Amino acid sequence: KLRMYDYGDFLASMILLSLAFCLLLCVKGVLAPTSTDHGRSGNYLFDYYWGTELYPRICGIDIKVFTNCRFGLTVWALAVAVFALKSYELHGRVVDGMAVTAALQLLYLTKFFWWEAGYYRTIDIITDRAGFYICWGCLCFVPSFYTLVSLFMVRQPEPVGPAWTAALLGFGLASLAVNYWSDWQKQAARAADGQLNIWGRPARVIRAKYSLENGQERQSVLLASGFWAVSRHFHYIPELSLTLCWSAVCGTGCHIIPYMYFAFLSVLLFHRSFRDDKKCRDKYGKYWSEYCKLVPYKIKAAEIVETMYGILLEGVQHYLEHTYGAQAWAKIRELAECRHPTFETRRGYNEHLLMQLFEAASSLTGLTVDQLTFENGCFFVGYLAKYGYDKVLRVMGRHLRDFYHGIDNLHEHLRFSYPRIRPPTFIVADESPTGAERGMRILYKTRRPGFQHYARGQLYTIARVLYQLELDIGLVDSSQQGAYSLYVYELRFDNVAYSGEHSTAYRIIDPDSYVVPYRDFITLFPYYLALDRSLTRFANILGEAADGVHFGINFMLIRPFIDCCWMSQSEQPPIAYQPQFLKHRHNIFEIAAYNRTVSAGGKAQCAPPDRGQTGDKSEDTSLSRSDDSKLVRFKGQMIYMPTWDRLLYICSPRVKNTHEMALKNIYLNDLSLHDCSRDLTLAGDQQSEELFELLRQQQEQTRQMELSMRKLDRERKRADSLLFECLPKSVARKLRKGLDDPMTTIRCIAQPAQSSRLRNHTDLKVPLTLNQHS
Ligand SMILES: NC(=O)C1=CN([C@@H]2O[C@H](COP(=O)(O)OP(=O)(O)OC[C@H]3O[C@@H](n4cnc5c(N)ncnc54)[C@H](OP(=O)(O)O)[C@@H]3O)[C@@H](O)[C@H]2O)C=CC1
Ligand SMILES: CC(C)=CCC[C@@H](C)[C@H]1CC[C@H]2C3=CC=C4C[C@@H](O)CC[C@]4(C)[C@H]3CC[C@]12C
Repeated sequence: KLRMYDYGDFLASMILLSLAFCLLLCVKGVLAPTSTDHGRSGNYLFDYYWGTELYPRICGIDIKVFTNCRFGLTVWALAVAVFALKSYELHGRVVDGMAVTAALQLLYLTKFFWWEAGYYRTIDIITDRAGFYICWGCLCFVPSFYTLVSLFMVRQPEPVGPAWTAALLGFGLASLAVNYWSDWQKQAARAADGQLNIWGRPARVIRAKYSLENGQERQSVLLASGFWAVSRHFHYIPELSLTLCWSAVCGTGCHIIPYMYFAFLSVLLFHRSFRDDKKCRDKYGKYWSEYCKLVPYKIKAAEIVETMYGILLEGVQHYLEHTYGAQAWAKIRELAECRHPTFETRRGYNEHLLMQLFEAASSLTGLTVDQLTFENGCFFVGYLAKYGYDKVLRVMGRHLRDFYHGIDNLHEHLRFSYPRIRPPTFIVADESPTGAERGMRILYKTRRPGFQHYARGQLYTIARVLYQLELDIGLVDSSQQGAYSLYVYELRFDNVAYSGEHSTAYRIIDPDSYVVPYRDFITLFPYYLALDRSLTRFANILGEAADGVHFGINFMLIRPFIDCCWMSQSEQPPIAYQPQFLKHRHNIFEIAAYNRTVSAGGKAQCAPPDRGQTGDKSEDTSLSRSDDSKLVRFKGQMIYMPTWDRLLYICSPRVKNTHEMALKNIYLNDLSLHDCSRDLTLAGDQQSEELFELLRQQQEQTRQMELSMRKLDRERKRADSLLFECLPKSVARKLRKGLDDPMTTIRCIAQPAQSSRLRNHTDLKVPLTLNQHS
């Protein structure tokens, strides 16, 4: 007889021993701690529950490794095996349900031991002290509660049937594999320091810095690809589905016991996702926020397919069709599993589709993806003429350098036609007019990796077509910075238009002759901001310092994608790829104000409110940073004022229409008369109304068309079945495919012997007429 099945004695002894053991650990942590991480909270009960030491060792044995991994999980595995044997002892066989639950649990535990090193980095080991929660939990709770399903199954002689067995085993194994796979992806990313491919693409990682208690700086890789891009704790889903599979073998006969572990685990994992997030936020700070922006979901698997406008895909289609022919395009579409026969210019498509098409084209043409994307980049510049964009391109700048400086602004203008555009940033650095080094370097910063040669092709073609310059352009560097891919191009050309950084960039004003009265200034520019070198103080243009906090506290820089810092030549490496405010005076700056008060109250200025003066802190807190609908966005220019040694940001609020103005407490007379923001806002209103109406009409037409298509489809099916009912199958098939001459078919069916059923059928015309349609 299997004595261990009679668990009671064992558990009772374990409970008492563990309670005493936890007390011992509690005292040891205070009197004879092993590591520096120990201490008391001042509350005896809490100390007992939570523990007083993080990594206690007794006689050289690591207590948490022993309780969590060795004892708890070994007893769990043992219990599962013993219960299966007991079931055999009782019923003379192991029923399928018992076999499935035992197999899944034992495989799960084997997986754990295989992956054990990964467990040492989890909160159980790194954060939780060795107290009642962890130690009693692993010594008693795991052996008893985690094994309930198997215990319950011992007395179940009824098999679940082959279908359920196969389904639960199959789904359980798949869940186990996915759970392991996601744990593995994280471990592999760390082992390879982020230099690996995940799901066939270079892994997206964040290099998160953190400080140790002794102040030393360290870095970890946070993976944002594969399962770790779906959600931050996606692996909990397969963990739960596996548990459900090994519990569901007990059926649904109103039993609660077998599902108790599943319910407990759901709560535990949900809570754990918050605990782990907090741990990581405390550890990595802004890097964790960056990761959360990339992967916004905690557990829920959300479809986070990034989209791109159809115009880019249209460009690819036309390029491939134009270069390789319509048949090749059809083949490429098939290889890339692209279900769209054509693309709508302004519709959003899965952004991976573009690279899939290039990969397919590469396999068909033998050219590399880099070559193809370069060629397509070249082609696309000409293709834009179809939409009239060539006209804009032609007036972008007198010289090539002006064009390159203005690319970001061009993208900004496109926002009117493509409001959801996510353009990259192009930063011009290291310009020189003459000598061997003539030309410039351009930093291309994008959220879409893989487009480096596409952009290179565009830069090249712009020079050739618009400025008749033969450009020597090479990709000299690439790296990953958080969510962004960074590429550096070296462009060699006669950059005659460049005549030194200072001459065009800084307009030196004689302060005595050009003093503008403050009131006039704010009438002209009601929204402005003056920033000093540290960006931590704001001042109005009279120079009355308003002590503020860092720019980043009240404002969020939306465009360009640069760090919030003032450029200081001496501090920068020779090639200043670190983009800063001063370097970007050529770009449109877009910022969002977190605090609603900055725009409230008529002629508000963009400088942050003086907290001391307003005394209204509730305003601050009432608006969470993520409450985008209330964030006030500004768009404008950064001008360096050498006489004040300040950067002056002159801007206007960016509002789409009057509805948004009302929402954000902005009035038309707040906007300057000389800039075009009023007109655009009002135009936005009209346009949106018109567009809305057009869109509504189009939707209605699409709906009607879909209905008709469905009706047609039904009619076709009916006709087909009639056809096959009336005629011999071989004839019907021919007619259906339209292979035969209808006269031959008529002759054929007119022979009375061919179809006796046909003789009874009077409506001969139907199939013949329908054949024309099909
Ligand atoms: N059956 C059960 O009772 C339970 C089972 N589990 C299972 O145990 C396994 C471990 O889960 P869990 O303990 O929650 O720990 P995780 O595997 O989720 O690891 C969390 C830690 O991984 C690091 N990390 C977080 N995000 C990333 C990222 N994107 N890239 C790289 N590293 C990251 C952080 O640690 P760092 O400080 O190193 O950056 C974080 O604290 C899972 O398979 C889970 O399903 C978990 C809980 C209960
Ligand atoms: C109510 C009470 C006392 C709770 C017990 C808490 C602990 C016993 C559990 C908390 C987290 C659990 C585990 C985390 C991760 C694991 C990896 C997995 O692959 C195997 C199981 C386990 C080690 C699991 C074990 C129990 C906990 C430590």
